[in-house]
Amino acid sequence: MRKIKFGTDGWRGIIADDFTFDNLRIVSQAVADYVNGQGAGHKGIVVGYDNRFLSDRFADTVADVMIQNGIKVYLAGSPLPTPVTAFAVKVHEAAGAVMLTASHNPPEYNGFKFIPDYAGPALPHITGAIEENIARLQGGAMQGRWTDQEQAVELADVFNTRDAVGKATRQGEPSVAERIIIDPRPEYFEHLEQLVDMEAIRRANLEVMVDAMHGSGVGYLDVMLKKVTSAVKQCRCYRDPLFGGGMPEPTGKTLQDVCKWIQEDEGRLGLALDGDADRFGIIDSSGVYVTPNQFLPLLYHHLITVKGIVGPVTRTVATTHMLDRIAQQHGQQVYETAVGFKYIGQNLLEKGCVLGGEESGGLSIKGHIPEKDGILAGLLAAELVAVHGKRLLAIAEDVAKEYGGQLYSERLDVHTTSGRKQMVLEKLQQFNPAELTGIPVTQRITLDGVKLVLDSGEWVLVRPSGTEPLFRIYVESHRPERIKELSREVAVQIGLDE
Ligand SMILES: O=P(O)(O)OC[C@H]1O[C@H](O)[C@H](O)[C@@H](O)[C@@H]1O
Repeated sequence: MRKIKFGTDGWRGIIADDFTFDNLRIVSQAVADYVNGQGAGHKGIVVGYDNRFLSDRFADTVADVMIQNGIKVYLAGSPLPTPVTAFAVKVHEAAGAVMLTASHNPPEYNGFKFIPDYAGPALPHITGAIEENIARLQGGAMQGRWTDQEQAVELADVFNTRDAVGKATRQGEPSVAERIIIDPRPEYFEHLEQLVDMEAIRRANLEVMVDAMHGSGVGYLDVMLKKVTSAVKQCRCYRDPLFGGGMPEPTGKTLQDVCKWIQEDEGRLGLALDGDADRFGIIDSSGVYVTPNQFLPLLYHHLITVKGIVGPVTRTVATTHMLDRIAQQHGQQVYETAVGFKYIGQNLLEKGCVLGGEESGGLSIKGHIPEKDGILAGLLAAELVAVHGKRLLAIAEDVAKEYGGQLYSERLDVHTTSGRKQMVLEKLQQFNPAELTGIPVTQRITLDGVKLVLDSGEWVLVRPSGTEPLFRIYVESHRPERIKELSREVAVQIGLDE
């Protein structure tokens, strides 16, 4: 048995290799033990799933295990975006949710996210406790803590769950806990309508293309926009568990159809979602991809100056410092975190931040759940275009002028072998130069990997990805030609240059 671990955002695995029904029962049992251990079992658990191969069947299995453990289940009646599953936790005042999704990973993957009662991604102390339960179920005997017989009994309980519940349901006998089929969409729509100026979008009658990338965002962003504008075009808005042969990750490269439509038909905006609709992708009316690092400052500026929502901001170490400049000008604080929306969500809840965002395409705002939401992000992008009456990158130029000039940022993903990874990690620990390309280093931040801030305000960050077998090098500078220079220098110094 391979060790089951939660990464940056939940447990992910290849279907039928490590993501099997048996392993899923073990992980579900571990969550049930955690929830019951907290004395929260009576509140019930929401179970949601995306559009992937077998996701609905996996959800059914999770539901069976919960019910067998006396935990009521609010089971989604159809595929849900991750933020909607999280929102349903609030609606039902549940103990948490399980979301079956591998987000933007390739089609052969599936995954398991646990969302606690605060409706955001689980923090490490929670996933740590669940992992301990998993280890107990998976390997107690191997570590000599259990007898083989004790472990066999416990695992048999886990694996027999399905039959026990199946029989009870078939014979119409009441089970200890109920299974309630839910549709959180109406309440979720109502909630978003409070956060977004839908009236402004209606007045602008924007021509928008929505690309759901075959994910579980189908029927959300497109439907909400259709309520207020007659000019919504749909792209990849139907289920395909193979994602048309690609990966459901919205980037400049994967959104070419939207770019083409905008250029040929003079569309005003392209809005895309990843496989479970928690990430966003935006194309502006010139057919150019707007990076999250470009969009987040626009949104922060808009929240403060147009919507009057003033307060601190939170971003990951890998996200643009343009947010810092805006915060500074408005006398607000910036909370920097390690990569992972769980940390951003925590600051949204505990520090009163009005915006939390990250470079990889996640954001949420004050008044919403502390979970990244691509549907909300898309609607806010439409609001921005409608209210400012300009294309997004033109607004970005205005905003940059107001806050000290443009910043350019880039991320480089470098694949490694497992042997080389160790060597790079060791070099990274020692990576503490006094200068980079002749410019003094003024700050070394080690929240996640190593980030060096230079005297010029430029910065570089190197960290191992928590979701893919690679290192990420991030660079930000006020001069685009410096990006290559800086990333090359860093790659050479830590042995990632081959
Ligand atoms: O850079 P990685 O560790 O691969 O993480 C990339 C992203 O993974 C998941 O999607 C998390 O929810 C994000 O918060 C994170 O930014």
